Amino acid sequence: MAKIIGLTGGIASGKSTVSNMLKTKGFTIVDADIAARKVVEPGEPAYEQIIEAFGEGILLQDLTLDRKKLGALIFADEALRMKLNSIVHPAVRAWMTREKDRAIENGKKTVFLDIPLLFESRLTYMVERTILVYVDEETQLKRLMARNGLSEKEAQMRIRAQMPLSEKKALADAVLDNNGSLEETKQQLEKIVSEWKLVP
Ligand SMILES: Nc1ncnc2c1ncn2[C@@H]1O[C@H](COP(=O)(O)OP(=O)(O)OP(=O)(O)O)[C@@H](O)[C@H]1O
Repeated sequence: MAKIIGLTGGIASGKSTVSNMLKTKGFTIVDADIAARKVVEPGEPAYEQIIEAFGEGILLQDLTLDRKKLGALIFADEALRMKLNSIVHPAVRAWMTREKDRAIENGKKTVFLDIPLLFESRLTYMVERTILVYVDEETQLKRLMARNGLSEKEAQMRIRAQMPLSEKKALADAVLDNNGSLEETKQQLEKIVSEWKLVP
């Protein structure tokens, strides 16, 4: 039986960093952010549904979705946000399940699902165990400001819009403390991989 592990964290907490470490070890990662882009590509059912709901004004000249416009629309309107989520979320779940099943058919023994909103979206039923990539707020703020070139205030707002990592800590099966060096993070990851007997 293949093992399905959820990988989550918060904005700039180090999910991609850990995900890359896992890939280097030969593990398969199914990424929710990639799924969210794929399912709204022209021709996909969710793409058609979004045009039906939001009109063709939501398209760019090349007929792809105008993500900026869509983002601004749903930011200002809760009902529209829920409408968009009701289209995109099921499609993302189906895409991830398909990719996971494909990996298992290809003989993979462990599949990681990288889902930023694993807890908020109540998707833990999709995985057997969860790993949280954790940083304290100070580190998170510093790294987010540096990576995205944001002011302290802007970075603070993005962090506060999410469930605090301290709350997620209580929900995760394993907490990977990413406040230290990359080497320290790698060592903790190796410990989890060996304790949980995870093989690619
Ligand atoms: N242990 C570390 N030491 C120093 N810098 C780190 C460490 N881990 C991650 N970073 C840096 O912090 C930033 C955030 O990391 P990363 O992009 O992996 O986070 P993420 O959780 O995938 O973010 P998001 O979900 O916002 O895309 C990046 O610039 C990354 O290079």
